Amino acid sequence: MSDTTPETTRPETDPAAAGRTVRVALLGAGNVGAEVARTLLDHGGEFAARVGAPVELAGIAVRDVNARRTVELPAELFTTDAEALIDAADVVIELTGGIEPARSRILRALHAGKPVVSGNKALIARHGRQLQDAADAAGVPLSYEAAVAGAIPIVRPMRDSLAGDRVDRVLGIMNGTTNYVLDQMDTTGASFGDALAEAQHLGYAEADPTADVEGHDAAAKAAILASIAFHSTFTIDDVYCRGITGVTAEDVAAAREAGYVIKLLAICERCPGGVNLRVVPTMIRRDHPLAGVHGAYNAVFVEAANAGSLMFYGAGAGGAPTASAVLGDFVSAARRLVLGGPAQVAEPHAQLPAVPMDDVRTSFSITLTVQDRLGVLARIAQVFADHGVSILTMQQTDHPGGAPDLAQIRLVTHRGANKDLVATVDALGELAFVEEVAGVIRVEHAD
Ligand SMILES: NC(=O)c1ccc[n+]([C@@H]2O[C@H](COP(=O)([O-])OP(=O)(O)OC[C@H]3O[C@@H](n4cnc5c(N)ncnc54)[C@H](O)[C@@H]3O)[C@@H](O)[C@H]2O)c1
Ligand SMILES: N[C@@H](CCO)C(=O)O
Ligand code: NA
Repeated sequence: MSDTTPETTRPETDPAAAGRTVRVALLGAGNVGAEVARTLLDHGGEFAARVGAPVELAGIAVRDVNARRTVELPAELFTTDAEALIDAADVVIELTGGIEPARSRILRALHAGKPVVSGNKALIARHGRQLQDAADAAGVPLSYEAAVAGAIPIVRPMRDSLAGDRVDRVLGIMNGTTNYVLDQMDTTGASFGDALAEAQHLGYAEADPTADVEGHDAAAKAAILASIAFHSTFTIDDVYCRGITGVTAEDVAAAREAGYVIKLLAICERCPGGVNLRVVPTMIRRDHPLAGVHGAYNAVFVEAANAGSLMFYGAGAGGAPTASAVLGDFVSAARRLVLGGPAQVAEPHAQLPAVPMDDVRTSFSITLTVQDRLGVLARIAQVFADHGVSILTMQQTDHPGGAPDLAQIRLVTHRGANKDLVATVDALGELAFVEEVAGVIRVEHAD
C-alpha cells in the first residue's frame, strides 16, 4: 500500500459508526508476518476505512521476543503467549508455518468463532478439511490466499469467480525457487548446482531448499488448489511428486533445441475416474504462455469449460507480496465481522477421487545412447510397439562425445498410459546395445 494511496472514507462506513474495534492477533513475525504488521501499523486509517471499523494490531506472538527482525516493530506488541493473544482478539492471522502448534492455535480461534487467515500451505495441504469443517461449524471464514502462489489472487478467483464453470485442468508454476533454477539453466546454460546456489544467494531458496527442489512445496499448493477447483478433498499425499534434482543441463539444452522448455509444473486434471494431481518436470512448447514465466515468478494456467484458458501471473513468494494476499483476506474477513452475515461454506460436494499415476495418459521424451549398428532402430521401435506406445518423433544424431561406434536417439511419444511408458523405458534399458537411457521427461501437448 503506497503512501500516495488516496484516503476514501465514506460517511456510511465511518469506523466510529460501527461501534467496535477489530483486534488482530498476529502469530509469527518472520518474512511475511513482519510485513503484515508493518503495513497494518503504517496504514491503520486506510484499513479502518476499508473494514468499516478501527483496526488494532493487538499483539504479535513469537518464540523469542528479543530476536532480531528485518522490520522494526514496537517491542510492546510482542508476546510468547499465543493462546492469550488469540483469546483476546477478533481475527487471527497465522504466519508461523509448520503443523503444530499452528493447527491447535487455528482450531482454538475457530472454535471460539474467530475468523482465521493463514499462509500455511504445509498445514492446509494436510489438515485443510479438518480446519474448514471447524470454520464451517462456527460459521466463520478460514482464508488462505497466501498459501497458493503468494501474491497471485487464485484461491478466491477459483472459489468465487469460477464457481459457475467447470474447471478441467490447472497447470501451475507454483514454486519460485525451482522456476528460477530451471530458467537460469535454460537462459544461461548454468548447471543445476550453480543455479541453485545463485537462488540461495538471492534469497529465493530456503537455507535447506529440499521442499523446493523435491517438489513438496508445489505439491502442497497443488493439493490445496485442486480441492477448490474440483470441489473435492485432496491432501499432499494424493500428489505424485518428482523434483528437479535429476534435470541436467543436457536435458534443458535438448528441450530447447526441440522447441520446448522444461518447467516444474503442478498439473491437476480431470481424467476418467477422478482427478490426477502431479508435480513433475515437464517439457512445454516455447509458445505456451507458461514458457514465458521467468525468474522466480509464479503463474497458474486454468482451463475451464466456458471460460476457456485463463492465466494468473505474479510474485509467488517474498514478504511484501505474500503480505498483500494475507491482508486482502484480512480485510474481507474483518469487513464481514463488522457488517455481519454468514461465512461462505465451502462444501466439497463432488468428492472426486485422486487417480493414481499408472493410468494417466501422458507423453515422454527419451534420449538413448546406442551402439550404431544394423537393426538397432528396428529393435527399439519394436519395444515401443510391444508396450502399446506410439512414437511421435524420432531423431538420430552422432554421439555428442564423438564416439564413432555410438549414436544418440531422441524420441517423443504420443500419449500413452504412464505405466506403459515407464515399462517401455525399463525395457529399453535392458537392451544389450543400449548404453544409456537418459533425459526421460514428460511432455505436455505432444499430440
Ligand atoms: N515467505 C514466503 O514467501 C511465503 C509465501 C507464501 C506462504 N508463506 C507461508 O507463510 C508462513 C510464514 O512464512 P515466513 O516466510 O514468514 O516464515 P519465517 O520462518 O520467516 O517466519 C516464521 C515466524 O514464526 C515464528 N514462529 C515459528 N513457530 C512459532 C511458534 N510456535 N510460536 C510463535 N511463533 C513461532 C518464528 O519465530 C518466525 O518469526 C509459512 O506458513 C509459509 O509457508 C510464505
Ligand atoms: N520457497 C517458496 C516460497 C513460497 O511458497 C518458493 O520458492 O516459491
Ligand atoms: Na495466492
